[in-house]
Amino acid sequence: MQLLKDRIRKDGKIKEGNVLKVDSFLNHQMDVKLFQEIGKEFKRRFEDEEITKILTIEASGIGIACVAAEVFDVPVVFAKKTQTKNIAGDVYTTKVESFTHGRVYDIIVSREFLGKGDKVLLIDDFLANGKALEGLAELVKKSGAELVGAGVVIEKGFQVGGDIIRSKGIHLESLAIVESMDEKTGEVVFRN
Ligand SMILES: O=P(O)(O)OC[C@H]1O[C@H](OP(=O)(O)OP(=O)(O)O)[C@H](O)[C@@H]1O
Ligand SMILES: O=c1[nH]c(=O)c2nc[nH]c2[nH]1
Repeated sequence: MQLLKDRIRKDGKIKEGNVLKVDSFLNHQMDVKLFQEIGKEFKRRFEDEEITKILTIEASGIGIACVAAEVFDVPVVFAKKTQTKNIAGDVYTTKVESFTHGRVYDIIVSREFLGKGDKVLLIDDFLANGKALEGLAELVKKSGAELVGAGVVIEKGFQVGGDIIRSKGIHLESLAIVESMDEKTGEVVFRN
């Protein structure tokens, strides 16, 4: 998606530890007009699929998933990283190691909002080591719903997540795949 690649080149900052900082438009301050274009692009890429629900994970996936959900005209559910009293008990749960927090979370989704008959599209802002998408796919499996595919805004292609998700046979669409990035020069190279 050229608009997105141009924006990453213009406003992205490369930090140590394989971190691409895009918090001026994607995952802290959010450019909702860009999100709308991203939502339409996901819709175009999953045009032939029947989707009844979008599933994401807090925190950074939520904004983008909400805008995409409006384009798909389906509800969005997010997996929570912290236990809360009001949904304790009837939940699907699995473990996810957070890329930026450096710790493992027991993520949870209420059984009320995911189950047999749902056709689920996973949406997230980043794909790095694949832990978040693997965790979400596991929740879908536990729920008996059907996993239709996964859409991510930025895949860091030099990390293992993309290969892991594709090797599981999951239909993965990444709107920008970063092949390499250089902390010293600030250069970002995209796949294709
Ligand atoms: O492919 P992975 O290695 O799982 O990396 C991708 C995940 O990392 C980030 O979440 P993180 O928990 O780091 O931060 P957040 O709370 O801001 O979403 C991002 O939002 C993705 O969910
Ligand atoms: O802002 C972010 N930049 C990244 O490089 C990244 N990888 C996973 N999650 C991420 N979030």
